[in-house]
Amino acid sequence: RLRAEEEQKKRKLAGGVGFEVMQQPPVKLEPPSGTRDFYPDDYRLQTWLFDKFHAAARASGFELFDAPVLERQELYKRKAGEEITSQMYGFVDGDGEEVTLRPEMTPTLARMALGRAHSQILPLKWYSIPQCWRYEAIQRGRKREHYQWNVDIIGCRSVSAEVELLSTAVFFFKSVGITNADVKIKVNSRKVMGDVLAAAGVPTESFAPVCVILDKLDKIGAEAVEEQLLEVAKLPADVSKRVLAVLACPNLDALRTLAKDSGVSDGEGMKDLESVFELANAYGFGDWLKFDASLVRGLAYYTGVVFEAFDVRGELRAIMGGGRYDRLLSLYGAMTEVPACGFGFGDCVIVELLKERGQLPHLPRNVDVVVAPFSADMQGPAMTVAAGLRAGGARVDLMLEAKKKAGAAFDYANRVGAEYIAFVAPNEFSQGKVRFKDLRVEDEDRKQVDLNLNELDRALDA
Ligand SMILES: OCc1cccc(Br)n1
Repeated sequence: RLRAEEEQKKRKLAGGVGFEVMQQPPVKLEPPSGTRDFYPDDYRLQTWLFDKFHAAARASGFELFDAPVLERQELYKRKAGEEITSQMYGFVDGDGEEVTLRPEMTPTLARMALGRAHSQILPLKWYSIPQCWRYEAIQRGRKREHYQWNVDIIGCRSVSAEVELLSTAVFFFKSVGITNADVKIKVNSRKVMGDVLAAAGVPTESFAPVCVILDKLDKIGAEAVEEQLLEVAKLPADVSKRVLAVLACPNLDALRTLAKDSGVSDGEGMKDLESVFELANAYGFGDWLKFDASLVRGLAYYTGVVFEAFDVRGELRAIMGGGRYDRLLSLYGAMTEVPACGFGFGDCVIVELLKERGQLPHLPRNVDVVVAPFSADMQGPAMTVAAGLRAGGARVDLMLEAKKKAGAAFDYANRVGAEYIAFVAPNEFSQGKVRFKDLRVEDEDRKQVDLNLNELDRALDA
């Protein structure tokens, strides 16, 4: 009760009106479990982040696309034991369609590329910032939604596509003040492990489930992974050990040696990796990359290079992850294999990282001008002034009710972060004038400008 009274007093002081809410309101006021409201004060940060995503994608010539958050479940029916497909936020709709809130964007991108296959000129460089969903048991207390910046290139077989994606991610990191002292990007290729499995006679359909199991290594440890390789992926014991040995390689040379010992010629995987590091150096961000033979990523459809951005201090979950998925489009109906690669970049871990580094931007509420009618019968003229200022490009917050005291108008202007306040009073207005006060300076230095309305444009330019 005291807090409510305190809040009410603050609101009255600020010239605004609040309202009281029942102790037990008839509707729940918090958002559904695992989801977030973004109040205006929160959304200014989200807008700032998305603007950085847009700017980084635009700098590299990517085109923005979007699609419904609702998708058919068939798009995600992959039998590889992935968490993302086992946690679909799915339901059967009124038409009897099995649909779901999308758990990721890549399948939608593939569907859309195939939907216009005859008219698309490759390579496609598309990006989007979709909200993606998962249904997790509440006790996990984890989020059920996040916004994930997706950047993809469809139609380029060369690893220059992966390097372009990495360049776009590094561009973003630099744009928010993150350096390679804060974040590095692990790079690996699934091809080497794929070759080792093939050389050991493991059927290709085991490749994806094996990758999904290997991706759990950090979480469940080598023993449990080995057990799943044997029990779930049905790998022979010696092959399981060899696959884990691949993941334990400390560097590219060791991986090359092990590949040779496993009867795998110096295949594409090694060449891809060497090219990625060489091209990244040419691009100027080679010092952001780190080869990591244990990196697999958890999505079944990756077929080649995979990468993951992580915080160097190792305190946070992965910041971004991606890779090549050359077989997804043919899985959905392409007559030939269509090369593709992309990454997903969530909106949460990056904010945690920036917060931890004290690098979140200060984003106060602000407008250029508050227009304050001197009295109720000056509301119309105040609207005339607001329209004129807006036509001149100003962001104008028009007070919708005159305040009895000028002080309340100043309080309102301060609360909305106005740089100027324009009082619209009868006598000045009858002379075609409006009284502007510059709120960015202290009282004594305040220049009082009686502004002639027809000088408005010139003054705004000034
Ligand atoms: O990255 C896995 C994932 C998918 C959908 C929603 C959320 Br939160 N997390």
